[in-house]
Parts: sequence; C-alpha cells; structure tokens
Amino acid sequence: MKVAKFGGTSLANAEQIRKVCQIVRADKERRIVVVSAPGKRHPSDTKVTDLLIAYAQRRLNEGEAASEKQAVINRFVEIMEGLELPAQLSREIVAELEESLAATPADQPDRFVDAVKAAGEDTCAKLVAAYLRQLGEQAEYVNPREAGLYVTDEAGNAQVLPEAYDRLQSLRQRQGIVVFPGFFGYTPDGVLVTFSRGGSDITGSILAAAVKADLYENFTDVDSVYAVNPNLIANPKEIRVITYREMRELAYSGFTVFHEEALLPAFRAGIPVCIKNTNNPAAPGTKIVSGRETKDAPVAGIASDKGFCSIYVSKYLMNREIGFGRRLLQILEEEGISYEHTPSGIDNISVILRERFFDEKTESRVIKRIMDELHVDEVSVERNLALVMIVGEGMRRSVGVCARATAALANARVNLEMINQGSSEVSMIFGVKAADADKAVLALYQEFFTAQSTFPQPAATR
Ligand SMILES: Nc1ncnc2c1ncn2[C@@H]1O[C@H](COP(=O)(O)OP(=O)(O)O)[C@@H](O)[C@H]1O
Ligand SMILES: N[C@@H](CC(=O)OP(=O)(O)O)C(=O)O
Repeated sequence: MKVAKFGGTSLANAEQIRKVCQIVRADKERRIVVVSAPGKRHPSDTKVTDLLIAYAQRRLNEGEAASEKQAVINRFVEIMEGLELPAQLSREIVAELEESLAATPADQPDRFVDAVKAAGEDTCAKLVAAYLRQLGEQAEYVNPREAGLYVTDEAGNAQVLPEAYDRLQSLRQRQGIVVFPGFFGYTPDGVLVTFSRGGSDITGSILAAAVKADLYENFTDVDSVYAVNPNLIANPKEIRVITYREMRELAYSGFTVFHEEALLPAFRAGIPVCIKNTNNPAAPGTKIVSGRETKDAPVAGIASDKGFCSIYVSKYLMNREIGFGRRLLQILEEEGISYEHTPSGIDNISVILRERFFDEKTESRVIKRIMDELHVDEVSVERNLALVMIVGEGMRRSVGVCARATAALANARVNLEMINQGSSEVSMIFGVKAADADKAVLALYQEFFTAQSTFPQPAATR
C-alpha cells in the first residue's frame, strides 16, 4: 500500500486535478491520497490557504470580508466546473465550505483562523473524492476527526499525539481509495488545529507511518529534490537518493520542497519516501532512505535560510564558571525563546536565534537580564544573518571539506560570521550576512558540484 500526498500546485486547477487522479488510478497500491489546498496557478497567483488567511484576518479586524470569501468560493467553483462535477454536488460542497467560513471568531481568534485555514484542504479532499467517483473509482473523503488524527492544542503549530497512530491504522482496512485532507487534525476534545505552513506533508507522513505503507509518495512540481534550491541556480544537480538525516538538515535550512517535521513519522516507522513530480510522473524522483552509498561526493546538498540573529556574550574566565551556559539559556527559556545554535570560544559564546522570536522589546529585556544576572563583560546583538549549510553523509569520511568550503567563500568575498560543524558531522553551517547568502550558496555549489573547483581534491580518509 502507498500513501500519495499531492501539494498545492498539483491541485491548483481542474487540469492539475485530472493529472492527480490519473496518477492515483495508474497504481492500485495508491490507496490513501492526501491533498493540500489548491496552490498557485502561475507565479503571481495566490494560494487558497493565503486567500483563507486574508479572509480570516479581515473578519477578525472588520467583522465582515465578503470579497475575500468570494475569492475562495470562486477558486473552488472554477475547479468543480472544470471537472464537470454535477451541479447539485458542487452546491453541497460550496454550502459546507460557507458553513466553515461562517464560524464566529468569538474570543478565540487563533481557533477561528485555524478552522478557516483548514477549509482549503477539507473542501479540496471532498471534490477530489467526488471526481474519482465520477471516474468510476470507489473513493471516499475521510475526515481527520473521524479517522483519529489527534494532535496537540497549539494553534497553527499542532504536533501529532502518539495515540493517533493506533487510531489511523484502521484506514488500511478501508475499501477503495481514501481521500484525506492534509494540514490539520483535532485535539482529543474535538478542537480543529492546523500544522505549521506546508503541513500537508506532515499529514502524509503520519498516515504512511500509521498504516505501515510500503512507500510514502510526495507529489510536487519539480522532478526531484535538487542539490540546491532551483530558484537560486538554474538546472542544479538532481538528487536521486538521500538519507533521512541529510534531508532533515536540508529541510531545516531552506529546502522547502519537503516540510522539516514531515520526516520523523516516516523515519521512525522505516517508511521510504519518494518525492515526485505530478507534471512528470515518469521521472524517478528523489528517494529518502535510511542509508546510501557515499563514495561519489562528500556533499549532498547546499541550503540557506535567512531571518536569523546572534547574541554574542563574552566574559573573562567564562570557561571556569560552572553553570554559565545553563543560566544564559535559562534566560531565553524563561522568555519563551527557542534557540538554534550555540557556537562558543573559551571566554565567549554566541546564541543564534530566529529573528521572528526576538523583536526589539524582547531584545532589550534579554540584554538587560544577561548583563544584570550574568555580569558579562560584553553583550551585543547582530541581526540580518543567514545560515548557509552544506550537508552530506560523505563529509565524515572526507578530509578538507571545511577548507574547500571556506576557500570558496573567501574567493567569493563572503565574510564568515560563524562556523558550526554539528557533532554528527553530516552538516556544516556558515553564518553570513543575509545579503551575502545567495552569493555564498553559488560559491559552494560551484566548489562541490561543478568542475570549477580550484581547491586540490583530497582523497577520502577511510
Ligand atoms: N532543493 C530543492 N529542490 C527542489 N525544490 C526546491 C528546493 N528548494 C526549494 N524548492 C522549492 O520547493 C518547491 C516545491 O515545494 P512546495 O511549493 O511546498 O510544493 P507543494 O505545493 O507541491 O507542496 C519547488 O517548486 C521549488 O521551488
Ligand atoms: N495549504 C497549506 C498546507 C500545505 O502543505 O500546502 P502545500 O502542499 O501547497 O505546501 C499551506 O499552504 O501551508
């Protein structure tokens, strides 16, 4: 049995949905289909999820949002007309959509926004199931609440609860094709909560783990995962096979093609994942597995992500002060801030954070606490940083990867703010100014993936 997830661009209009259904029908093993909400039809278009967010925000601010509501309905009506679904059925689907949108924000705006956002995936699943039936397939829409996709109560950032897996297992016994909306689940008390953005990938992975699928297929709009974001470099090297660990690191730092939280359920259950293209299903795609041969090249991929900042703290004899690191991180914990990395020297330590958790008010509070409570010599904050990451299982066995990377960055005149090699040795992170991030990625790509390397190639050590 396979679980196949289709992303927003794969469902953007009637023509795309026809392709999706053709792919589903082409393999009898594709028994569970997870759908996103319709995405962009062209680069300047708006995803249905973003239309829904605009609707929810305006309802919250102004009480009504008629034109935003109509924009959502129009997208679905256009799709259903294009698929030639019976008028009565289309009216029923639209009526259910309108019912979800009519919910009152009351005093829990987060819950209202989540319920509205989920309507995109929910409506899409209903109409895809209807279209599959129109094609003669036995197909049913399954609601995450009825199926037992239980999640935590964190609006817009749900986490699956362990008991969900047992409940969802029974999907395996269903006859015909199950069409399941991605992106949301319910708390055990019945409150709808969405995953973070891009979270339909997570739904697919959870279902694949729960039903012990042979394969989790993730259909998107590119032939494969590439060694670098194809929006930065044209026609980059395709990755055929990548490990869960490599993909997790790359997804963390900018490979938006697969949600970083989506790997864990499949990984724990040992389910292989394949990223494929709805517009070119014959292409082999990228397989994510637990282990792979690494003799060809040390680096599998290069990713970058902006929006980081760094708190630099120095204090003479910091290395002798027992508990210094804990007390520093405790200040962040008490302020509700998660941190990303902590590169350190003998008498200094930097804490790298996502800027979105560190506005100016928080910054002044945290800096004051660090000075008052830790009596440091110096504390400063640097903003507008990017993290550029090179990732590869083969790096562990290769000499000189760091030298090659830093030489390439130096040649491109990129100043390094920070270097961090994770203890797993699967990745190396370079902190650079956000304005230099693309230049850094290009320089590293040329070094590790093209014949333009200027550095002597060292041999593998063991
Ligand atoms: N390294 C990469 N390899 C492939 N695609 C990437 C990579 N990094 C970023 N992307 C982007 O991810 C997009 C697919 O992800 P997404 O838009 O979330 O798809 P979907 O709507 O199918 O879920 C691609 O169109 C591409 O622009
Ligand atoms: N529709 C949701 C969830 C999702 O996974 O979408 P996509 O498959 O288009 O990335 C979002 O836009 O966040």
